[in-house]
Amino acid sequence: MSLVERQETMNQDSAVWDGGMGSVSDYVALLKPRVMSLVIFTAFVGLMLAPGNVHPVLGIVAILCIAIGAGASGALNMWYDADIDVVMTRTRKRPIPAGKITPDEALAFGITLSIGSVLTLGLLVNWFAGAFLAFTIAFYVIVYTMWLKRSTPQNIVIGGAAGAFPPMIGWASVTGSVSLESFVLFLIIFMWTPPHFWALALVKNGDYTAAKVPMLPVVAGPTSTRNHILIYSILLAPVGVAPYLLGFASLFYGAASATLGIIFVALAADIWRKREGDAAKAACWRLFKFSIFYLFMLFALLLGESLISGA
Ligand code: HEM
Ligand SMILES: CC(C)=CCC/C(C)=C/CC/C(C)=C/COP(=O)(O)OP(=O)(O)O
Repeated sequence: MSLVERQETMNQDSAVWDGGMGSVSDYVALLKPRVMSLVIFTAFVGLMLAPGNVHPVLGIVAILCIAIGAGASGALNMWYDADIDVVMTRTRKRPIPAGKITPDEALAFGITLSIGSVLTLGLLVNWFAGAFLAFTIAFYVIVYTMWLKRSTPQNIVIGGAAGAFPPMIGWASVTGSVSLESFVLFLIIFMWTPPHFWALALVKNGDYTAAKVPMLPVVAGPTSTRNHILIYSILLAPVGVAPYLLGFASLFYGAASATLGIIFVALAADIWRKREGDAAKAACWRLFKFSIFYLFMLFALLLGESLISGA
């Protein structure tokens, strides 16, 4: 089906649309605010860690642009995924499947905010950061959402790069370039994304099967997914310590990130061991929730150290 045909079908499918304009809270929901809050925080840490000084106003502009660009990509993701979001219990209350906002409105909103955030970042901060933001939005919307998500169980491994770029964009907003340090920040999120997501996908397996999305638990089964979660967690733990190993974080960060990494692996091993019933589900939820705490803590520690050393 061509994109135009798809769009027409989606508009007809929105027969449940209540006829009014979506409310402000519906538009805010289109930006996936809770997920994006951590994305924005990692971008902020990238900006704060970068060497050199950016004028505080430009720093705020950069973070706002990254936040709006990230939200816009969420809106475009919801526009494209409306047909599967309506099938999945976790997502069916989103503004498009719930009939609060039409696909056309979401598309226009997402495109407008994407263009606005990229141009503002490019014009006011620097064009390298602006182009990086445009690339990241395109990666999430076109490469992950439109292409990989529905075609391969490795969707989130490759597509996860989109969620890992924001600290590099924050860094680039200050320096106009990339560096080993900013690449390490990318690598932490890149290695973190698969266990973060597969822990949830193991529990929500039925949703993805119903929506015919080839997530790893659907295609390869729960045993293979548990193995994958454990392997990625074991790889993630040393990557989390890399800022210390490479000399841009203190021994305190090294010890804290190693401890958090060991807990991460222990929780992944717990998923690997507990395979049946409520205990298996509880183990998945524990790792999913801890994954968010883990990433937040690593970046918060890095931020704290940069503030102390800059004071
Ligand atoms: C391809 C990569 C990723 C996938 C497939 C993924 C998937 C998910 C899913 C399905 C949820 C469930 C809850 C919801 O829909 O709100 C979720 C929650 C969450 N994700 Fe991810 N995620 C990815 C990357 C990231 C990244 C890069 C971050 C931040 C750096 C992140 C942060 C969060 C947070 C904070 C939540 C909890 C939201 C809440 O409080 O409900 N995720 N993720
Ligand atoms: C600056 C910029 C553009 C940042 C983008 C950040 C980004 C790509 C975050 C990915 C986060 C995420 C929730 C993916 C969800 O996958 P999904 O869409 O398959 O989840 P769903 O089933 O909940 O819709």
